[in-house]
Amino acid sequence: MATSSLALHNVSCFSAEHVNAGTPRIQSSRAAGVFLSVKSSQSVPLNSFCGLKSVGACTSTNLHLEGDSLALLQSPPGGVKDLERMFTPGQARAAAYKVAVLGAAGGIGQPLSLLIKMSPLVSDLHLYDIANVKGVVADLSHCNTPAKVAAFTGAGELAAALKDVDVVVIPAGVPRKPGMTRDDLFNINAGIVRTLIEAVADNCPNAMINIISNPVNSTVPIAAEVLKAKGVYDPSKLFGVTTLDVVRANTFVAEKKNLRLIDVDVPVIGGHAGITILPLLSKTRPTVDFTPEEIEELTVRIQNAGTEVVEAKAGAGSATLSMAYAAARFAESCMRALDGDPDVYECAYVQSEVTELPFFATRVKLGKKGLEAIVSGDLTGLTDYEQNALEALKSELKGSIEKGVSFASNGATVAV
Ligand SMILES: NC(=O)C1=CN([C@@H]2O[C@H](COP(=O)(O)OP(=O)(O)OC[C@H]3O[C@@H](n4cnc5c(N)ncnc54)[C@H](O)[C@@H]3O)[C@@H](O)[C@H]2O)C=CC1
Ligand SMILES: O=C([O-])CC(=O)C(=O)O
Repeated sequence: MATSSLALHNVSCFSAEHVNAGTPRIQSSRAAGVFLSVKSSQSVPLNSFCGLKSVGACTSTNLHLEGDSLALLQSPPGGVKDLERMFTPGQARAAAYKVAVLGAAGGIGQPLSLLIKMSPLVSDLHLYDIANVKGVVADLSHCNTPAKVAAFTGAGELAAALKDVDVVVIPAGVPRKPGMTRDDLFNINAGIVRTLIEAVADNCPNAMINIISNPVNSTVPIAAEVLKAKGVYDPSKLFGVTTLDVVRANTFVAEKKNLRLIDVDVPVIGGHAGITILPLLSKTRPTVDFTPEEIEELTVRIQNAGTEVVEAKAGAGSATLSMAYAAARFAESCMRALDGDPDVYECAYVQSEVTELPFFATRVKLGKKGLEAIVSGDLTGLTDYEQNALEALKSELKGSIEKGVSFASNGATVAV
């Protein structure tokens, strides 16, 4: 062991990626979790790498980063140098934030909870589901990472699960089967989200809310209406999680153009279903030239990537592992923003005025109070292809938003 490479000791670090996006220069958020290869031949003190360590446990001189080992992440433009800078002493954060996962025993909920448990920013992790959550907690609680995990089962324990939580992540609800659209999930998931958001409003009205449950294009407007009715709506705290679209766009573009995965950043705007998912390939960083055929092929693949997984799983559900990865990244970005990191940017589906639609996904800047700014510049200078696609998505997205708003206004309730 003393002479071998200590690959995959994890050092969870979630930091900013610098992205030149015209003027002003902006930065987009990096992904969740850094997996470092550490060569013991470089005199790494072994006790620095026993289990999860916050960033302060490492120094720039005792790390050797191997590019391939960072494949889970996007990288800062300075590559290894910037990564080393991130691991300098003094940047350690105390575990401070309470996170609740609602739907924690599900296909997304379980791996998502594991990834959140790995974050050094989390002090308490509350896992809520209508069933089977005790086993998940018993299992997860054996991991020697700082976050304390607790189980909450059924409606009677929902309030306790949410009390004073800082970030609520909601993957509760049914997933698609082949042949279904996300909108086909509306009848079941709309009621689930409404009931859960009512409890959020009552117990942690200041929390940052990350909604994963589909159809996101409708469940986020539902959540907004519920929060309004409770008198606690803060648009800067409500997010539809579209991070998976960005993760996929980055992956597919890197593969197609033979780029290092960790270098690629593609903003994805609009919503989270079919043609409402609009990758802005012209704004890919680093700058890349695409043929019209490549643009068409990549755009369609990114839009249909969820269906690709649904069909491959052949009735066993939809994307879970990649979604857990994407949601952990977004949740971590929320916590970094709460923690005062001034450079946290993510794409998310939020209340917005960048188009005539009341909700729209764009890059947003996250800060201590939630959404601090919308990066509206992404909508300027679009190619004709992107502009046409933007106009084409609006009527579908408008319909999904109105469907959510009208559901939330009609007053019916669903038991949890
Ligand atoms: N936003 C996105 O990019 C993505 C969204 N999704 C959506 O995430 C949702 C969950 O997907 P999976 O985890 O694969 O489904 P799953 O069926 O494996 O897990 C859902 C979990 O929610 C729980 N649940 C159901 N009703 C609940 C309630 N009232 N309160 C608390 N928990 C409840 C279930 O017991 C189950 O454990 C689906 O709606 C799916 O379409 C999936 C992938 C990507
Ligand atoms: O496709 C689905 O049903 C799940 C989802 O939202 C995705 O994978 O993007």
